Amino acid sequence: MTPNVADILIEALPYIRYFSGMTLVVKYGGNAMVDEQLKEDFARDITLMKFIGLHPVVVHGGGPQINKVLERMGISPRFVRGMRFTDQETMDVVEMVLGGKVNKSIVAQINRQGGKSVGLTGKDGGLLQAEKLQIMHQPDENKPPEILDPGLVGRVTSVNSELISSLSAQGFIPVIAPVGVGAAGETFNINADLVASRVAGSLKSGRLIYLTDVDGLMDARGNLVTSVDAPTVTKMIQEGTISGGMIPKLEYALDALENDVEKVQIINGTKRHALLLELFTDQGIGTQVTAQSGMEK
Ligand SMILES: Nc1ncnc2c1ncn2[C@@H]1O[C@H](COP(=O)(O)OP(=O)(O)O)[C@@H](O)[C@H]1O
Ligand SMILES: CC(=O)N[C@@H](CCC(=O)OP(=O)(O)O)C(=O)O
Repeated sequence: MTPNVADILIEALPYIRYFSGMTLVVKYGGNAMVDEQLKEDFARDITLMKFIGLHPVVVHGGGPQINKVLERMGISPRFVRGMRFTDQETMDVVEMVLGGKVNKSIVAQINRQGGKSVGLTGKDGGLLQAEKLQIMHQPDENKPPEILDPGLVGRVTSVNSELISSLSAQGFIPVIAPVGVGAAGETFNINADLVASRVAGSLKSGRLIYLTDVDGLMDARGNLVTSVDAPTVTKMIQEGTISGGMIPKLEYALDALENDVEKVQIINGTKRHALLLELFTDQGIGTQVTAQSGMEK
């Protein structure tokens, strides 16, 4: 029998009670911003979460959107172990696309739904202090690791969590673009999965949810892995079952758990209302990342 509307609302009640007052960091990947309908749904879900007493904080990406602009300018996007090779010209485009177009469009969508959203890059209020990232690469175990230089790519050294908390407490929904600022005022391009992990860690948030373009982590046979722990992640990376953008996502997910984030989930943001279904219904979706096996909901 199809549940009626009242049943659905009643099913949500224990979840709403549980999550009320909780800070949740939602990483909104560029691949999940596929069409206008999905973008509107996302903004609605986030606004609803805020109105029923949760404190969502959005960290967004925009990799595909940056690629589009670079290609229009005749620049071929280049990646070094999943990080965009960022020279000064690329950095200008990244800052324009992430801090401008993508950030402001999410803010506008949330505000249109009746939420109060504020867009920030890591430069606003010194939100994301960063330093240059050096990538260690060891393709051959018998040789010393090489250090790869991805250019103006940063790692987060500190997060101004007070700024985020005070905005949240005043009823705002912070929307953060992954652009950081260095000690000398320089601009760094930072992987959005990393920023989400560090923001969640600094807020000691109850949940970190990665919205991506697949149902979650898949095993070698292509089946969804509903729960994965640190040793299994390491094994799956070594075996090559986890590749590309999923590697940093899982590594940063594990970092977040080490920084006292209660729970990390990876879900498919290209499915309508994935966030609401995950949070407020009995049917959990996606992959839960845990530090050790046996840790469940
Ligand atoms: N084992 C795996 N399970 C699921 N996705 C994987 C796996 N290994 C690699 N991937 C790739 O990781 C991608 C998600 O990472 P990424 O493209 O960085 O997403 P986002 O832009 O949402 O951050 C998937 O689209 C998929 O192609
Ligand atoms: C250093 C680095 O790679 N930065 C990313 C920042 C955006 C991002 O992470 O976007 P998605 O989450 O949509 O992939 C980039 O330039 O693409």
